[in-house]
Amino acid sequence: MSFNTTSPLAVGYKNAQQYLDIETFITKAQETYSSLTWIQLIFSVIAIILSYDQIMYQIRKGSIAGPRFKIWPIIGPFLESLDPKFEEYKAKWDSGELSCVSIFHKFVVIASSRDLARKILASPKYVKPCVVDVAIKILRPTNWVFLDGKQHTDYRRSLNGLFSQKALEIYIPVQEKYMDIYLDKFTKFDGPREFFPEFRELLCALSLRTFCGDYITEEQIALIADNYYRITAALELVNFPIIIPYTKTWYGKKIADDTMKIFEKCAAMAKVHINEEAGKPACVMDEWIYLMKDAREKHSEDPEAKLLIREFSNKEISEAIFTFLFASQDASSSLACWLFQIVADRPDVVEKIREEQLAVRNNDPSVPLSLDLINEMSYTNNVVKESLRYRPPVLMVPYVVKQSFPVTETYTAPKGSMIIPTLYPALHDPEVYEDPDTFIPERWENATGDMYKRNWLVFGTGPHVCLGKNYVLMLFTGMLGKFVMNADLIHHKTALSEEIKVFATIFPKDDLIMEWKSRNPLEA
Ligand code: HEM
Repeated sequence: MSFNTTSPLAVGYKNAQQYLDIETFITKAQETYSSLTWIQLIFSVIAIILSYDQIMYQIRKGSIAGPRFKIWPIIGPFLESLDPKFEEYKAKWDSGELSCVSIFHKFVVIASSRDLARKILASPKYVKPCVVDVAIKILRPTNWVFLDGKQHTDYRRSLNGLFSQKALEIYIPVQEKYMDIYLDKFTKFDGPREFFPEFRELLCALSLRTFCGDYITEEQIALIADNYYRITAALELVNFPIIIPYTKTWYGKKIADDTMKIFEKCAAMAKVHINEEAGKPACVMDEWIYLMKDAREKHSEDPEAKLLIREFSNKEISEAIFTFLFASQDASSSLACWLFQIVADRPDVVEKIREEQLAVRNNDPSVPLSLDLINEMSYTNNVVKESLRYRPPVLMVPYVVKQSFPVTETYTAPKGSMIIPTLYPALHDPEVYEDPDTFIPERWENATGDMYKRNWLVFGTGPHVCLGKNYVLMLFTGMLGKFVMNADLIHHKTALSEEIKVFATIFPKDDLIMEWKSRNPLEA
């Protein structure tokens, strides 16, 4: 709205000066009025947005635990989410079996009891895994991990054979070769050092050799191991919608693309080895191509037979293998850090592991690893299981609600909200695991149903349960036995050793300072 200064309001003033004064007054009034209107307008809009934000929060929150109001309007606890703290998570889980937070427009429901966590993970009708927006760009939208429902189940059926007991046995020789190389490297270090980066490199090398065998070169492994952290760093909760060159997300995507290109070439070489040279499978890629060939042959013998595996292109194989690396790298490095820290601090555990390792090898430490040998290492296996329970690498798994989800009789999670089943509380449930905050491998000797079944959520449950769960237990049991038998592990404790740092998974806050010394396994 504006005043018209030549309007009849100006008529009748006796002289020009008077006329000028009035004009100045009117201009000023006009400015004040129009600026007042804008300020009022802006304030009104802000008030409406803030009220809407608070009202929506109240409606979605319903009766579950959570801050009474959204304390930081709009952004919610966004700043805290940039630097997540284990103690803050724990306080949230303890606040109620269902609690909530709201960050920007995202409403997040957190389920902390065992039964609710299981219910959510096993409800594909209502939920599907939730990934941060940038993950779709980094892993590519065509990647199988983004499939849902039947398409996902069908795809997974083809992958299950890659982690069967029979397949796991095939991967052991290449894994043992690299365990020996790293054992030698670790025991030759000069004095103590941070083992967090060392374990990340070890796990990356072990995974890449298991997945790609000898098709991948040492230089390619070094390139991926050195740069993988850029992928984890790129996966922030909120990212800029487009990828700007030389930012974190740009580097993350570049490393992912370069890695997938390497995998594609490896898949082509594996196809030649299995299909044209009739070679034996020695790694995951070989096994995959072998299973495809086997299915083809069976199908040509009996066209009526139902195909369990279809043909996969090199690009599809490279994308899937990348998801294996992606899913395993952080979680396995986390397990390695806690497992070796805890064992190094417990001479009683070390003694029992060494005793068992010699016993299963009939006192001959040079006996190579095999699936049968690993299956005999029950105490060493219990140490790995207890480490996974005591310090579960994955604390929680974010899912998104596809349609309104009646989580309890009194609470329905709204469509579009994020729902996060937490795994840690079930694994520290005092009713199932006596003295849950103490590391007791012996508890697994007479494990009861719930310890294994209902509370054992380390690898999730339901249609998305971890594909690598048997692989992890086999690899770590064999590796822990070998390393403890052949080296003295010295942990240089600090005030932060027992504190938990959250970096995608969990790690000791001081990055684990250790020293390894070679030992004669036959020495008492
Ligand atoms: C200590 C190591 C590991 C831990 C604690 C772990 C834990 C998990 C958890 C909690 C999930 C989510 C399950 C759910 O939503 O119910 C998961 C999914 C998955 N994990 Fe693991 N994992 C580990 C290592 C591995 C390894 C070594 C591989 C591959 C060789 C792997 C492959 C996968 C895949 C592909 C998925 C997604 C499955 C799907 O969506 O169908 N993980 N893992």
